[in-house]
Amino acid sequence: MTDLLQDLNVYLVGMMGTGKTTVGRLIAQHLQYGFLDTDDVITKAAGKTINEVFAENGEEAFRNLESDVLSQVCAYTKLAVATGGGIILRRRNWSYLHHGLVVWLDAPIDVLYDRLAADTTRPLLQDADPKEKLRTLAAGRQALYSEADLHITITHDETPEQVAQKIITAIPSVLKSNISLN
Ligand SMILES: Nc1ncnc2c1ncn2[C@@H]1O[C@H](COP(=O)(O)OP(=O)(O)OP(=O)(O)O)[C@@H](O)[C@H]1O
Ligand SMILES: O=C(O)C1=C[C@@H](O)[C@@H](O)[C@H](O)C1
Ligand SMILES: [Mg+2]
Repeated sequence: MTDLLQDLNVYLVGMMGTGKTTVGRLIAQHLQYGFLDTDDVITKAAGKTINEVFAENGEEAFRNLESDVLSQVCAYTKLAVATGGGIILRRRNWSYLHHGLVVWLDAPIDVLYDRLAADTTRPLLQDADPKEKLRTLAAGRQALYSEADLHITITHDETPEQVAQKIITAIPSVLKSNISLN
C-alpha cells in the first residue's frame, strides 16, 4: 500500500464534524506518515483561535491563510493532512490538493449536528439554527467535495478506527485506476 502511494500526501476533505482531524491522525499511523491539520497550522501561525481570526479579521482573511498554508504543505510528502471544511471553496486550493490523493469524508447532517451541537469552536456554526446552517453549507459544497478522488460515506455508528480502515482499504482501488488511465 505505502509502495502504491509513492509517498503521496493524503488530504481529507469534508464538512465540519466528519472526523477529518480525528481520522487523519489514525491514517497517518497506518501509513507511517506525518500528520498535519491545516486549522492547527493556521491557529499557530496567527497566534489566535479560528473564532478570533473570523471575528477580528473576517472569513476572507481566514481563507487567505488557509490557501497559504496549503500551498506550503503540498511541497512536502508522506503526510496525512486534515483540512478545514471550507478548503474546497477556492479553485486555487484544488491545484494544491491534487498534488496528493483527496479523500472526501461524507456523513449525514444529523451525525454532524450531534457531534458539534455543543461545540463553540466552529464560527460558522454559531448560528441561531446550526442544523439548518450545516444543511445549507453542505448543499452549497456538495459538488466541490465530489471532485475528490475517493468518496467515503460514514454511518452514525462507525468508529474513527473503522473509518480509517475503510479509507486504507479503498485507497489502492483509486491508485490502480489512475495508473491504468495514464
Ligand atoms: N467516527 C466518529 N465517531 C464518533 N465521533 C467522532 C467520529 N469522528 C469524529 N468524531 C468526533 O466528532 C467531533 C468532530 O471531529 P473532528 O474534529 O475530527 O472533525 P473535523 O472533520 O476535523 O471538523 P472540522 O472541519 O471542524 O475541523 C470530535 O468531537 C470527534 O471526537
Ligand atoms: O467548514 C468550514 O468552513 C470550516 C471548517 C473548520 O475546519 C474550520 O476551517 C473553520 O471553522 C471553517
Ligand atoms: Mg478538523
